[in-house]
Amino acid sequence: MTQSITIRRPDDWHLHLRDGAMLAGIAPETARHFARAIIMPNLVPPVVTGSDAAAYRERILAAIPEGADFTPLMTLYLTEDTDADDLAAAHTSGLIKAVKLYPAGATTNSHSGVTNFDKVRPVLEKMAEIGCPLCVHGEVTDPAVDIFDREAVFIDRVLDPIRKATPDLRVIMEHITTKNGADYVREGGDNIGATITTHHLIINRNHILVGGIKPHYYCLPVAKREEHRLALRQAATSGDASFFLGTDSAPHADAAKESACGCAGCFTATNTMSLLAHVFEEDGALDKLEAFASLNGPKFYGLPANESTLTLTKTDAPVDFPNKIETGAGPVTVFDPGFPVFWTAD
Ligand SMILES: NC(=O)N[C@@H](CC(=O)O)C(=O)O
Ligand SMILES: [Zn+2]
Ligand SMILES: [Zn+2]
Repeated sequence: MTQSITIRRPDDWHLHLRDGAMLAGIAPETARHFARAIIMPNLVPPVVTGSDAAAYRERILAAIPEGADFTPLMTLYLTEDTDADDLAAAHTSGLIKAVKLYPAGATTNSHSGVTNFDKVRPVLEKMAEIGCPLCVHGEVTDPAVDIFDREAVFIDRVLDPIRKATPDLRVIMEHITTKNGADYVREGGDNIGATITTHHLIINRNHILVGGIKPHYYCLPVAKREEHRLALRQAATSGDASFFLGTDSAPHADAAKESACGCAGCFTATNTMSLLAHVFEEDGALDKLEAFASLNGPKFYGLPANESTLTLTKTDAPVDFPNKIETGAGPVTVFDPGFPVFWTAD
């Protein structure tokens, strides 16, 4: 008997679509399965104003294949110079759904981010007042802090103080990678949620470093010890409404990954839904996949779940995903889970 499961169409609550030839090459990979995605604003230069977001949205819509039902949900990149009134106008009009906080220097294209968190306090207060959520890249950049501890330290030094000072601010801790992050969000009440990526459910730090360095598994926050991966699996498959899918699919051309100073980011848009079916089946939690991928995110953002559906079907033979997506900006390697996957998505 063929095993299949039909869920409401999923959304991706953390996605990098880039721009130009890369955008054109990879946008169809997301639009195939996902109805909506929160579009990260870390372009060069970043998406800082409402008018930047409106223009970027048009470029995205132009890159979506004809007939695809996909809506980009735009965000602004928070800087120390962000204009609270421009932000509020962009949120009130419905143009943006969230604002993204990058600690300066924490990740790809984050140099325009925030160094002094006190400087953005008035903007955060405005966001709390108008109900605009803050998406957070949760890592400190203090060189004295070990890279594997940067998420846990961020919670204590930055995130918790911000939330105590502005308790009405709704916060999404993006791409959590630790048990500390999962526990903090689970116990944090209704105003905090977290996205979890597909790859952090699959790899731990050994996958990056054992048997030769694997640049395509390098992303930020970097994958941690196995106990943390297991804590993320538990959170994602629990059905807890605080946790939802944000793939953080982050394409870089292979030449930029396979380099002496390789870029951070895993590209999973192509096979994410099949991989999630595998992961949730392995944990005996296929009945929780819809909550994680299609229900909890819209609920947190105050949006309706999608009416259309996606069907995941178990196959007899492993699915043959492309190794690379060819784009005008060069080939992009698709995330390899390291095991055969027997699920298709349509
Ligand atoms: N996750 C990553 O490793 N990279 C992202 C940036 C980010 O989400 O931190 C990117 O834009 O490439
Ligand atoms: Zn990030
Ligand atoms: Zn990201």
